[in-house]
Amino acid sequence: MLETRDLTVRFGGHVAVNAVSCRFAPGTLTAIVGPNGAGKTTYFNLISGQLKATAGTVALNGRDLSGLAPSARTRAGLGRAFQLTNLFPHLTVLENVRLAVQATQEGPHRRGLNLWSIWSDHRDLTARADAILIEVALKAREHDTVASLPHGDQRKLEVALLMALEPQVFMFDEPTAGMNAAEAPVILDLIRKLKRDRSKTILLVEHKMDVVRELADRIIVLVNGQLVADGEPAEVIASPIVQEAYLGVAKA
Ligand SMILES: Nc1ncnc2c1ncn2[C@@H]1O[C@H](COP(=O)(O)OP(=O)(O)OP(=O)(O)O)[C@@H](O)[C@H]1O
Repeated sequence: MLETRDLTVRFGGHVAVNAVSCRFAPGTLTAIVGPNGAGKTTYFNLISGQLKATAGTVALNGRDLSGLAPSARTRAGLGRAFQLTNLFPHLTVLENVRLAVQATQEGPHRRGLNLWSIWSDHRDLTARADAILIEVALKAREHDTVASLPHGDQRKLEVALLMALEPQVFMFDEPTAGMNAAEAPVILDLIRKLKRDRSKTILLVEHKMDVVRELADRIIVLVNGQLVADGEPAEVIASPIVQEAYLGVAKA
């Protein structure tokens, strides 16, 4: 369970995220919606540690992560998509995924010079990397260098690297932004697949209401940094606060 308690950040006099308390359970995809400037990305930054909170806490399975740097939060199980700086453009797709898989393994391949273990670990790593490449439909591209991939495939690879880290929480901030009509469905399909794993918690900041309607099990709404609605998608979308504040529908 991921939990934020009274999570708050102030920029000068402006409270961008204001005492947001919320719990996110495994097996649930929660969409975070709200008008421009409502604090959605800032809330993500506070959870992933890119930004330090003025007050409040972030905890995963009861462990307080508030004092940790982003990399330590990733190791603790918080995976944020499209924030990775570790794509190696001149290595192949397979090499990139293998390195990510390797980075998550504790121990065995670092056991010193045991040729049998090196060979068998190598086989395990390759098998795991293979499975991920099949999952994200990049197997046909495995020997291409990252630099030669079209933009949409690079985004897919970023999701693949995140999957290799096996986080408990997947955070997507407008995952299809800047994608063309052919690329966007591929990323959405990956998120759909992730949803099938009921042990994962998924958070999605998304402006496109058709995407939210289709993917979300729950919607929370931020307005002026405050959590103003939380519930079933149909109910939240129909609520006056969303109709007015988010969809810009005038009061009847
Ligand atoms: N580092 C910062 N310094 C000062 N103000 C900031 C900083 N980051 C965000 N803000 C302000 O905090 C508020 C929330 O911004 P944020 O980007 O989180 O909104 P958002 O809901 O993600 O918006 P959008 O939907 O447009 O992406 C805005 O008023 C923004 O200008």
